[in-house]
Amino acid sequence: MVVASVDNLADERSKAQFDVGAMKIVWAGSKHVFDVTDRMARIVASDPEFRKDNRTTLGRKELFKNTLRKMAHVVKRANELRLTEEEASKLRFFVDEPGYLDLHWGMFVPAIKGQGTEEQQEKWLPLASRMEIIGCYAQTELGHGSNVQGLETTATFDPKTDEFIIHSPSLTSYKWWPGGLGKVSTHVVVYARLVSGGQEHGIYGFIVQLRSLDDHTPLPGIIIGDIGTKFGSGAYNTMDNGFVCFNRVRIPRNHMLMRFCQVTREGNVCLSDVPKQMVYGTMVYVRQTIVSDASWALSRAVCIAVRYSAIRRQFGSQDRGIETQVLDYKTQQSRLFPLLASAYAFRFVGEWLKWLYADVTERLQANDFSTLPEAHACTAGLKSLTTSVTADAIEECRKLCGGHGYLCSSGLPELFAVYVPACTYEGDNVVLLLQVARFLVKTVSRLAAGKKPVGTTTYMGNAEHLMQCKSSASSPEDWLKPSVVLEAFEARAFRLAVACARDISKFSTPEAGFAELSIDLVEAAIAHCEVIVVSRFIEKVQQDIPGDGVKEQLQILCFIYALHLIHKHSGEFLSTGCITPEQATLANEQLRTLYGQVRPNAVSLVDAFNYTDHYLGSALGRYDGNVYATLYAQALRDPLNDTVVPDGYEEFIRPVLKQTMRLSRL
Ligand SMILES: CCCCCCCC/C=C\CCCCCCCCCCC/C=C/C(=O)SCCNC(=O)CCNC(=O)[C@H](O)C(C)(C)COP(=O)(O)OP(=O)(O)OC[C@H]1O[C@@H](n2cnc3c(N)ncnc32)[C@H](O)[C@@H]1OP(=O)(O)O
Ligand SMILES: Cc1cc2nc3c(=O)[nH]c(=O)nc-3n(C[C@H](O)[C@H](O)[C@H](O)COP(=O)(O)OP(=O)(O)OC[C@H]3O[C@@H](n4cnc5c(N)ncnc54)[C@H](O)[C@@H]3O)c2cc1C
Repeated sequence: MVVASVDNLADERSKAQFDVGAMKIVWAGSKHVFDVTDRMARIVASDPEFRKDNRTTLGRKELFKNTLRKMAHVVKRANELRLTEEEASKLRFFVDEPGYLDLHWGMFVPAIKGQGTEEQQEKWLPLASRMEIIGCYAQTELGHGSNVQGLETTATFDPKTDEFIIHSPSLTSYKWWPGGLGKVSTHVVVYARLVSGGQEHGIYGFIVQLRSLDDHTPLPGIIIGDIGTKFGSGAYNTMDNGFVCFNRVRIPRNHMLMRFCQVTREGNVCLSDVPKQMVYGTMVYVRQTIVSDASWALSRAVCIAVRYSAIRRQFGSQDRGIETQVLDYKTQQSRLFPLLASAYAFRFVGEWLKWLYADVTERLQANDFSTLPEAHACTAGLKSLTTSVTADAIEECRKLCGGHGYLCSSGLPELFAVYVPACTYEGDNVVLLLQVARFLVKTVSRLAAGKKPVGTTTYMGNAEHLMQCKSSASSPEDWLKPSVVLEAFEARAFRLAVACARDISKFSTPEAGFAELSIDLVEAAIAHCEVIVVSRFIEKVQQDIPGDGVKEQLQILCFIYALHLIHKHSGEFLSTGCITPEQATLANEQLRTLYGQVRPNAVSLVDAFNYTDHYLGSALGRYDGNVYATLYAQALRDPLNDTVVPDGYEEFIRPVLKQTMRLSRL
């Protein structure tokens, strides 16, 4: 059955004022990436092994086994099709459920590449890339996660046997959370306190074998398992996040990842002259990938909400005629279009961050560590900003879809449940923003000493102007001038950072000031991260962009992104004196105009994400708009509808009815 709603999307598509095909290439990053992504998405969508519409109805054991089957199928297909690394990771991505492959390829392998010596890489990487071993990354403990220097697990060197003894001295030192650890991994990179000659030497990574390669049983001294069911149905429960306790497990000395610190046969600890934070390198790498992924999750939710808002009609007709598409309501637009704009903003900042990460990596290889603090601040700050916004946005999209958004068949509840831990893993978002704040306060104090800021803090070099400037916006159109928008964002961020630095100096120690002012510091950090996102978006739309009308649409989205933030944080823009209340009103007026300009293009702007119906996994977001028939078909497939009279009728419904009948006769 195809209902009238289908016409709505065709109609919407006919209104587009830009070349959707060209926008698809911009979204993908290049024609090559588009082609690879499109091909891999279709392979997954057309393979029944990758079916995912039954996930929320499976019990934990079935669900987990189902994921094991899919992960094995990914490896099989990657080998059969002789996929490149780029193709294989896209294929795996579109399978769209957390699984041990992510930790193996995304953390175990990068940890060895980043922290292993050449010799260690030669030994371990071939085994890992042929998947003769499966690895994970165990840093977090039951009692310690954010504070890495507080980890309790010890790795004590025993010069008699030339081994390290890996030990969990307490319940709180059990490794707890690592993905892939609970049931699958054969090996792990464990982070532990290095102890040699009775002295502690800091936290380092050690490769430990967990399970037999013959029968998968845990090796002696290892107590291991899954940490239990997590939030939401389906969602992250496809992953075996695990615990492990090490009872004096012995590993050869050369299983310590020794790129930055070597322990000799005699137990001498030799530090190389690189910053000790290099041992945190895997986290920096993964944070950077998480920023890119944020735009995928956000755009997916927005795609569902935009398409459904074009289908859904409510009110607007007194005589039972055709009702108004909810997408036409300004309130719907004001909640939805900033999220659409944010998806594009995060896509571009994610691409830029990839570039920054590649640049830093090249410098580190040449022993230039000068850009490391900035790379840390950018990856930490943008990871925090983009994941927090995305998690909130998915929930907002659910509400934007009204009651049907709450159904699992909308795809939104599971998307939220699977995405929201991104605000916690790879660093709690508040903890990471405090790292950014620390970097900003340091940058501000160095200004006073005449040090020129570089990279993303270059704007702070314009200190005098940023402290005094008043916005020149005197009409709504002025808020379409990149220089006006950027100046407001930079002035707000700089003034907040300077106020923090000034106020901290009033305390007896910087640490006391930092602790007391941490709320303000987090706000200053967010403001700085928003400068990065806004300026990268502006830079992007100032480039040559091929395709009819594509650049114009991106400009509209860029200003929506910036102006909705001015509205959201108007308190800060006003209290720091960067803009006046009248200018805030003008910005809002411009924002309303921009919503009107996006409206006819909204469906095509989400079509440009090029998502298959399989990947979207949503009755509400289907490409053909056949929402109601799909909702009905999926309802009929629910296990509860397997029988007309439910299980439990005889035991629990009939006796209640009989009891009621007896009572009514009295
Ligand atoms: C045939 C094959 C086919 C197969 C095909 C498959 C293909 C591919 C499949 C998959 C692809 C891959 C997908 C990847 C996706 C990955 C999945 C992700 C899933 C999520 C898993 C989650 C994992 C985790 O969560 S791991 C644990 C993460 N833990 C944390 O993040 C802890 C957070 N805490 C910290 O980072 C630190 O403790 C801290 C930063 C908060 C504080 O550290 P501390 O040492 O105490 O430092 P502090 O005193 O504050 O600062 C000292 C100075 O150090 C600077 N600094 C801190 N951190 C860093 C850093 N990282 N880098 C550089 N510098 C740093 C800090 O700024 C200070 O500097 P200053 O100058 O002294 O001020
Ligand atoms: C789905 C998932 C997968 C994971 N996978 C892995 C993995 O593969 N490997 C691994 O090692 N770990 C993994 N983790 C663990 C994860 O990295 C940690 O949970 C994360 O780093 C947060 O640490 P925590 O749990 O100790 O939080 P806590 O630090 O205990 O946070 C609790 C609260 O305290 C606040 N807080 C903490 N410190 C400060 C501070 N200094 N100032 C202000 N507020 C503070 C936080 O903001 C938060 O609100 C995973 C976690 C999840 C949820």
